[in-house]
Amino acid sequence: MDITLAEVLESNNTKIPVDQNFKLYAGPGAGKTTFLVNHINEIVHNSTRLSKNRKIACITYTNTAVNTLKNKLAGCDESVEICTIHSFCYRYIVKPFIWVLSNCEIPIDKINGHEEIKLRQSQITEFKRITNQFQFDDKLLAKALSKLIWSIEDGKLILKFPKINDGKLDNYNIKKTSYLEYKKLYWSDGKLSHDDVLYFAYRILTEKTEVLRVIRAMFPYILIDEFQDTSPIQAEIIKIIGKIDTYVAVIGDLCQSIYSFQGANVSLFKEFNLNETKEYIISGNRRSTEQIINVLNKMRGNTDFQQFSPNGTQGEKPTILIGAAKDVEIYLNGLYSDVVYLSYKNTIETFDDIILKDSNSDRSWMIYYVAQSIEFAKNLDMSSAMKYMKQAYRKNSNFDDKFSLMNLKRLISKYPTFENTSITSFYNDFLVGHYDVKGKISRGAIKDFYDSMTFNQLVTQINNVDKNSINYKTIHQSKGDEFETVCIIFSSESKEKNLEFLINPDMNQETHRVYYVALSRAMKRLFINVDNLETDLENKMIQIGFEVIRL
Ligand SMILES: Nc1ncnc2c1ncn2[C@@H]1O[C@H](COP(=O)(O)OP(=O)(O)OP(=O)(O)O)[C@@H](O)[C@H]1O
Repeated sequence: MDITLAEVLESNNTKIPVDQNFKLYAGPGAGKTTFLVNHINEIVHNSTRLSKNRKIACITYTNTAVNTLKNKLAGCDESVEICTIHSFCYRYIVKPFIWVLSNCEIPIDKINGHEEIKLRQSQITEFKRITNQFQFDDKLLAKALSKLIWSIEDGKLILKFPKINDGKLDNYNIKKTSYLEYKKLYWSDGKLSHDDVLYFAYRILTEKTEVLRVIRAMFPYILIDEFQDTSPIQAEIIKIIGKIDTYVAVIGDLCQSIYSFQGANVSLFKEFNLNETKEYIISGNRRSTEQIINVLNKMRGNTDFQQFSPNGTQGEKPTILIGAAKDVEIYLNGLYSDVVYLSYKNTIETFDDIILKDSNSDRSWMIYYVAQSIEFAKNLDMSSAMKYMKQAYRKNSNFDDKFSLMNLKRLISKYPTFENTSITSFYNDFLVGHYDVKGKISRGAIKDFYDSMTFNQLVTQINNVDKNSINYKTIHQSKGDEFETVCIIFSSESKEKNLEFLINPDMNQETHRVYYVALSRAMKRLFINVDNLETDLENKMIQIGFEVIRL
């Protein structure tokens, strides 16, 4: 479809008809949340298609976004189901209907939710044995297999690696024929990954069209936010449902598609088209100052539309800070409270690296699951918190629900004491000595490693949890969020330190889109820290609208 034919909405408060399929292009800070809340209210008050059992499904990308919307829609929560695509598919398609599949590879009675899958050592050994692939290192193999995703090619469901090299270890490719064996290994325990939920949902909807009719009857409206990061299988599920009876709305921004490593494909948003899909644009940016929007527009170029500040909000010039990271931190923290530092990759090690480093994998898993449990409890998701606490102590056969709850209570009450201490202290002082956990971390490279990481830093490595109150985030973690003062930082080996994404922006490159997302998180002040910058680049930055300060 031709975007020049899209209708530009005057503001995010503009009302549009409720009974139609539509696609909304909305840039950063467009106020999609307000738009969604208004539109849902419009449907609730004007539609004749809702009833006690016929609701609006509002699908968002993260649990944080789900909670934000739930709070804002508190008055009409009986008419709306707000969830992520995975929980929507699990709750309404997989859990109630998986039994209809004639060939289902998973013991139905054992299924209990969906989670991030981590293979046990015995399962890795078993995988190598049954697939005859003894050449691989156990932990590297487990890490690689966890990247497998479900996709659809020529109408067929297939397992694949998002990047070809993801399945290559020491010059050997993991055998394609073994991909499904990996799934079957943990499926046999009744476990489902988030991605498997989509696989089973797609199968149910395509193999049993009766279910499709039920879902359409239950949800006459489906609204999906952040659709630029949808994957082929997600898009197919939505398209199948939206073919008739259900009105589908997809909302997104071509320039903020940043999840190709999870199988997202921006062209699915660009090309999404159901029956008579009406297109709209919101071009206002209510988050950032005009000075920041100018930089964003320079990057956006002629991708689709340019943004403007509806209130003409003025602020300081965005600034390039040239100097060592430590000096920049001292400088900024001296001027502003709550500066948020954003980087492409974690400036600290990822959890997978932790697992690879600690030869005592029971210990590293325990730390991981306990941290995850605590974070879920902090976000008041007690059922996930309990589930992960039990995972953490799965080697202790006496550790039941009661112990999970007691341990959670104990750790939450001590939270302020350990959130900023090292993992070593957290493990030695808060886990050892309780529920049969023995053996302090006392020496060696692993001690140095755990000494160098705080509990909060570890939490930033864990997917699925909200990362409030942490000042260092990856750009991916910051998606959908906003901060008064943002400083973008680069790791020492980053290829982007030459600021190519500003000098020659190309929104067809995902790296450039990731930096676009980073810049667009800033409300009032935007800084970029580089350790060095040649004079000609400095001049270019000034032309783009930056101030340059050498520290
Ligand atoms: N009509 C409005 N008037 C004033 N401020 C608004 C209005 N609508 C939204 N805002 C504010 O604009 C900011 C951006 O809104 P929101 O976070 O919903 O943007 P978004 O479209 O989700 O952006 P992104 O895609 O970058 O996450 C928020 O601070 C919000 O409170």
